[in-house]
Amino acid sequence: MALASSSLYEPLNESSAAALAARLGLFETNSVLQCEEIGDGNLNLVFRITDSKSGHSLILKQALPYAKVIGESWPLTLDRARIESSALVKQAELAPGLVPEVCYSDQTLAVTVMEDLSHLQIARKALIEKKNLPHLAGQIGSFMARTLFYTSDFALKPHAKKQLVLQYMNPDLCKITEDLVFTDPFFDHDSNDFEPELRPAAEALWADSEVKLHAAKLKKKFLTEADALLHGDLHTGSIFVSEEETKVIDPEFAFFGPIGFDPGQFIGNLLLNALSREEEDQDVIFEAIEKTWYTFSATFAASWKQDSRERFSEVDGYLDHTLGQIFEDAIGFAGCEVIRRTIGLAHVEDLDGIEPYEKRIQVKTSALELGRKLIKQRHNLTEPGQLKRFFRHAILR
Ligand SMILES: Nc1ncnc2c1ncn2[C@@H]1O[C@H](COP(=O)(O)OP(=O)(O)O)[C@@H](O)[C@H]1O
Ligand SMILES: CSC[C@H]1O[C@H](OP(=O)(O)O)[C@H](O)[C@@H]1O
Repeated sequence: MALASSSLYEPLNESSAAALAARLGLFETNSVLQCEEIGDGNLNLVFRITDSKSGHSLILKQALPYAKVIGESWPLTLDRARIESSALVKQAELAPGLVPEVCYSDQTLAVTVMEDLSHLQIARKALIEKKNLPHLAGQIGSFMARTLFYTSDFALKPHAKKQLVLQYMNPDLCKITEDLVFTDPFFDHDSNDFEPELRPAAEALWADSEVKLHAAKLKKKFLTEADALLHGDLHTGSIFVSEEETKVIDPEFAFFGPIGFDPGQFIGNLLLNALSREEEDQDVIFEAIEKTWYTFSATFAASWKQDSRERFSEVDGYLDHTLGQIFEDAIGFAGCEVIRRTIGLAHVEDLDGIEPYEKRIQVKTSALELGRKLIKQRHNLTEPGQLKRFFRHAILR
């Protein structure tokens, strides 16, 4: 991967992005380049650049000095582009084939150029369309186990681990999660966004001091537990899929945090999709959650047995305790994700796309119930096979 930091920052447009790609020699000399801005995320510009002669294409992603969805009133560090490109490279090393290949990055321009995955579909859309995704759960379980175990103290020497913790300090993006996932949805905060009919359910949540105490404890974990290099935003909109392939994108929120956070966000987004479905279509989602967890825990355990450098790792019960704690945390983080995607700033199409409106309100009300119960009762859930019953019971009104 080439790395440059010579030019001055300027936001690109379709023509300057194509010109940059040509100047960098990313395409053959005689290419005829076409460029389209395709970004549909909250934060960055994403350009697809295609050589109309050969059909070869690349993705050029550029961070803006602010959050795209809000505008210049929400300044945001360009350093997230460095975090994203280096996390993609690290994840490719640890979980080969499960992230797009990075072919160029420039810290000053806040640019990452990577493999075009347009032959795949964003997992959130595929799940909404009820596509068959036989490998998604296993591949994400394996991705999480490998990236999280091999960046933890179980695998790394202490100095190397702390060096990585420093490299992935990501305060601006962590602050977004601290606010939008762990704080604002639990209070009557300006950033929240929900339908007026949800106000009674939101007010019930804000008045629930038990759930707030649990949310405070989960937030504290996120703030302080530097277990491993997280993806940090592993929702189903950050994953490309087909029936055969899975590729994880968009790790700009990467930092050293609690291991349960990535599984929690992924499971939380699967639960959001389950909420959007009729009961008879939900089983496949609960099966995916089970498969995700069993692949994660089996891969994590195998890595532990083969590569742990921790003296205590052979002590009876330590691996089981570690996995049990990760699962409990994941369930709590999933609950926070379900709540924030229902009444917080950043919504998901799984819920917002539900028609008719009355049904949407009913499902979102259930989502708030589910989120609250996941957070409060996470200690009682010890394995994913319990989730289907828990889910059905939680949303019964
Ligand atoms: N490597 C890629 N190949 C094809 N499309 C991509 C790629 N990366 C991003 N995209 C497209 O751009 C969109 C936004 O990308 P994302 O990385 O999620 O941006 P943001 O950081 O703004 O959320 C994705 O939903 C996808 O449609
Ligand atoms: C104003 S940022 C809101 C939200 O957006 C991020 O997601 P993405 O970059 O995939 O669009 C992240 O989940 C943030 O919490």
